[in-house]
Amino acid sequence: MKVLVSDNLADSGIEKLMSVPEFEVEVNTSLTKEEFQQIIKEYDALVIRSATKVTADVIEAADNLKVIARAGIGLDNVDIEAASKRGIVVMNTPEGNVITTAEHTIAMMLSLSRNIPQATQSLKVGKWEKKRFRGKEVFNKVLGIIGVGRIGRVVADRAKGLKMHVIAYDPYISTEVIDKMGIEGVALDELFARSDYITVHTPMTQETRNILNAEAFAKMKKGVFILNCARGGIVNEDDLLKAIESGIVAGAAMDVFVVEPPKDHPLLALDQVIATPHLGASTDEAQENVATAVADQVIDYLLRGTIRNAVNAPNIDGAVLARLRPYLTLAEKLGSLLAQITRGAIQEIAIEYVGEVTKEDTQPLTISILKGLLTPILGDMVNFVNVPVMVKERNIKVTESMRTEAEDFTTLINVSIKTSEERNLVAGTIFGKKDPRIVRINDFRMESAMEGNLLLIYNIDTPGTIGAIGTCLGRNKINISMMDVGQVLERGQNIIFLQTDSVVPKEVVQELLAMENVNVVQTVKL
Ligand SMILES: NC(=O)c1ccc[n+]([C@@H]2O[C@H](COP(=O)([O-])OP(=O)(O)OC[C@H]3O[C@@H](n4cnc5c(N)ncnc54)[C@H](O)[C@@H]3O)[C@@H](O)[C@H]2O)c1
Ligand SMILES: O=C(O)[C@H](O)COP(=O)(O)O
Repeated sequence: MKVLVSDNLADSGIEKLMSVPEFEVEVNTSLTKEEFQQIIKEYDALVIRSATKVTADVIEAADNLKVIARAGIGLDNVDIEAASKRGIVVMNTPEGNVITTAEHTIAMMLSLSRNIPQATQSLKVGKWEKKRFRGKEVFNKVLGIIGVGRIGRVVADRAKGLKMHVIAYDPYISTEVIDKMGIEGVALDELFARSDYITVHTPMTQETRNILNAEAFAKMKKGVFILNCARGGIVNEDDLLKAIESGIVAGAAMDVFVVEPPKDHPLLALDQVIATPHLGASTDEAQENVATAVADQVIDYLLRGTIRNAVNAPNIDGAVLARLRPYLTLAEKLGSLLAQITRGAIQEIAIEYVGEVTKEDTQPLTISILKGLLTPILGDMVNFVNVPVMVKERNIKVTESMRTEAEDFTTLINVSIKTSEERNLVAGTIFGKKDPRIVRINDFRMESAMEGNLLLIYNIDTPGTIGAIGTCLGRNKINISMMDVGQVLERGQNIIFLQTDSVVPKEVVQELLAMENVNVVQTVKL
């Protein structure tokens, strides 16, 4: 398998990747866009940081790519939707640089308060400007944090150590969780009004782009300090410039920019602005952490199928995967069976997990059901990663429910479907430790294996019909390897569930259909 490392990755990560005999590792951090697009088709894995732009064009050309792995957090340089559509797992290493980035934020805050970069510069050109660089204490000041996820909460913790009063705005974190951090959760406008320092630690989203803009600056205390060690554009750069020039903002510390590197940005010409070239994650410790983590994740995925920290697929670890395997197989087969016996455009899928299976993480099982369902329709292009996108694109409503109390079987998965033409329900279980069985198709009960070429014949329950079906198949040289009969007694209906050694051709299906008492014949391949 070929692995391309296209950004600077710490040696420990590269060595780890190179130590895998199955891997051929190429490190090339100076590829042009054209070169990148040309060579990417050869690779199974791509390891990046923030410099490589993995656009839709690149992904389109990446015929063999299975995983894009980011040594670090931000994935705004990757077109995740395009990757998902091609079934490429996109993963990051969300923990490795959290402390480092939080420390950088604190370093920036103190540097800003005490004019350290400007004073250093002045001293180096032979000046001694004590009066010019008088600063401010952070002690007892209010720090407003926007976004208290992994980094924001470490910043909060360190700021409390500096005896600052920390307030935070994060609409996606409950008040109880914010309370537990020992900080005060507030509304955004209140944060603007009360803070002496405001720092942003959110991802870049539609909602957070320009969250600090002219309107926001107008609500702030005069003399506030602004910090951005998250993503360029969360703070509107032009509006920040005006807010500094008008005196609302006393100073700003910027680690990230809308365009990196920023070209002649007027902000950088201001004395009140200090800046670093996207150094938030750049410490020996963080780079070791993310490089070894990314190498481990790529190895685990390519060699063992274990998915960790993927943003477009559920996390499954090797041991859990092994335990879930029989359920995953059952789930996929149930989806596939349902797709093959149902006509019309799929509108709704309802999945019910009953008994033992509810102790497991059922999200991968739901994805397996959906994959099984869409594969007969869309073919091999459907996989574990892109199936949620495909389901969404087709506007299929998926609902899940659980019942812990088992009935006839210790585990049962019920899947029902509603299409433009009909409704169907199938249910399956596991026999022994790993044998998937179909136990119900609509009102018919059975206990049949789910494998190979299956023939489902719905007939009126009359003596001789089963014999006649056997004779017809025998005459056409089709061997029956398994047979099960499900009955709805009160309606005198049967379902004959046959497993055959070979595919039953259309002409034979027609022959069976022409038989008296046979109503429906369906062929299924599982
Ligand atoms: N400068 C660097 O080198 C560097 C290094 C690492 C991470 N980062 C960036 O730092 C940012 C934070 O990373 P993280 O790991 O803490 O992310 P995280 O996902 O752990 O936390 C982000 C938090 O932002 C909150 N949030 C989302 N939308 C919000 C909104 N509209 N208003 C308020 N809060 C909102 C979320 O609820 C979450 O708690 C990301 O943008 C990441 O890319 C930068
Ligand atoms: O998102 C991140 O992890 C940081 O922005 C670090 O980016 P880098 O790996 O390019 O330093």
